[in-house]
Amino acid sequence: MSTVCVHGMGYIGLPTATMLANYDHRVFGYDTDAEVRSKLRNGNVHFEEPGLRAFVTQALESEQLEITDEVLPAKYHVICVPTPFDEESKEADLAYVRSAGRAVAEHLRRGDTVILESTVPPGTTEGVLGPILEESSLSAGDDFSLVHCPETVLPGNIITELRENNRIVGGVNAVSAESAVRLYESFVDGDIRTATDATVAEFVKLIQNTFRDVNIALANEIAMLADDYGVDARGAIDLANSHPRVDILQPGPGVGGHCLPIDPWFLGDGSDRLDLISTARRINDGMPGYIIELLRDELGDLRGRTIAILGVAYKGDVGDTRMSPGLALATQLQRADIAQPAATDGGAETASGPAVTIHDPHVADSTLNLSDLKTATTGADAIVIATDHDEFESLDPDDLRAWMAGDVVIDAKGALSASAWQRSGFTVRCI
Ligand SMILES: NC(=O)c1ccc[n+]([C@@H]2O[C@H](COP(=O)([O-])OP(=O)(O)OC[C@H]3O[C@@H](n4cnc5c(N)ncnc54)[C@H](O)[C@@H]3O)[C@@H](O)[C@H]2O)c1
Ligand SMILES: CC(=O)N[C@@H]1[C@@H](OP(=O)(O)OP(=O)(O)OC[C@H]2O[C@@H](n3ccc(=O)[nH]c3=O)[C@H](O)[C@@H]2O)O[C@H](CO)[C@@H](O)[C@@H]1O
Repeated sequence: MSTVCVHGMGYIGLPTATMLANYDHRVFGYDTDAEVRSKLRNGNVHFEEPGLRAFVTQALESEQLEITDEVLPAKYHVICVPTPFDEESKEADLAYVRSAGRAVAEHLRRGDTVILESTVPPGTTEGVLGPILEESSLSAGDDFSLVHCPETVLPGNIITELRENNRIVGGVNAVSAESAVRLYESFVDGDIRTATDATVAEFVKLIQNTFRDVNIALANEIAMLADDYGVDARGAIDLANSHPRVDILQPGPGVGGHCLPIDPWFLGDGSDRLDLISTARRINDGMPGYIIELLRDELGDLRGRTIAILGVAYKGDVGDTRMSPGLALATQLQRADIAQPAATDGGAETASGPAVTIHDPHVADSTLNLSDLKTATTGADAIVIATDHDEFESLDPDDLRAWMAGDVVIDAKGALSASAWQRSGFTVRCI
């Protein structure tokens, strides 16, 4: 068993540190955020993930996991820090990776292994992290091992997928890859495959998420086409998928989360060839606008209306609102210039958007004006189901009909039984 210092105690770093600790490694969990460290030391996990709290408690109680205030020397350093996309420069923001790299360099010893798990543009491990680590005067590949091992766990099922998913390890040389494989072998049941180098591993991670994003864009375009033909999109996709070589994903209100809306852009970091991929991004980002079109179809001018958005987590049964389609919809609805389709009465310039209320049983964020279900929907002209939380499947249409002023439902996730809601007097538009 080894000593491991995990950098970043978020959605990826915390489960990884905990898994390693529960498989008998001695693990130091370091996060720059003092509040995160303090919560964890008290056994509180600062985000929603099934089973994680008990898993963390087990690791802390066994004393195999220690939350530390600083980076400590370790045989393995696993870097799981954020890599946001800078919308203005259209580039990956690698500041956190650089800063973690500088902290590792201070403690790096001959024979150690540094693994970057954060999702990054191709070439980052060798071209950005490597030189920072070499400021320690040790040489990557010769004196220490340097590897990219992308993380592919699905939020909501992280603990299971950490064990079961296949892993791809790309090292700056064979010795580096072998060292990382030894660490992952200690807890991974899936296959561990070695890429030719770190850049290949980075590229593979990005094309996996891009594949999913482009497939969802196809589903979204199909849904909009289907509506023009009066065809039920989800039923049609279901039938199409009965072909052995067709597997279309589900349409929805847009693609959210920390990965799919960002990672495809990373492929454009060292190339100007994004075409289909950037079109897919535009289609997915355009889905809140399409929902506004549907609302206008049913309600006409949206000024003075009240729209209740149910679900602002980026997907069902999680509490994460990063790049949430529901929140994008709320923002776009509140922009005065979209409240009126055309300035036929000069209204666009003076218009104010509709009132927007939001409800989400999984999100606890005091910066959002969240309401309980009844408060959010009372007096609403329309509701939009923007996330497929389990709770929404059992919404009672008769309750909603009694509370709401209007009768319009936009079900962007296929979460409701349209016929049951129609029987309760609703006009249901589905994506
Ligand atoms: N969330 C996912 O589903 C997922 C899946 C696969 C890959 N990834 C990738 O993994 C990386 C981490 O994502 P996440 O969702 O865990 O992020 P997160 O924001 O949940 O957690 C990152 C943590 O790192 C801490 N941090 C920032 N700089 C640090 C530093 N220099 N040293 C130590 N800690 C530092 C932050 O305080 C934060 O707590 C990203 O590159 C992301 O794209 C995420
Ligand atoms: C290749 C892959 O599987 N990658 C996964 C992905 O995890 P994720 O949680 O971000 O992924 P999704 O569940 O796909 O959700 C994203 C958004 O797409 C919407 N959506 C989804 C399916 C669909 O049919 N129609 C949709 O509209 C959904 O509502 C949500 O807004 O990236 C992680 C980080 O890299 C990976 O680790 C993880 O393996």
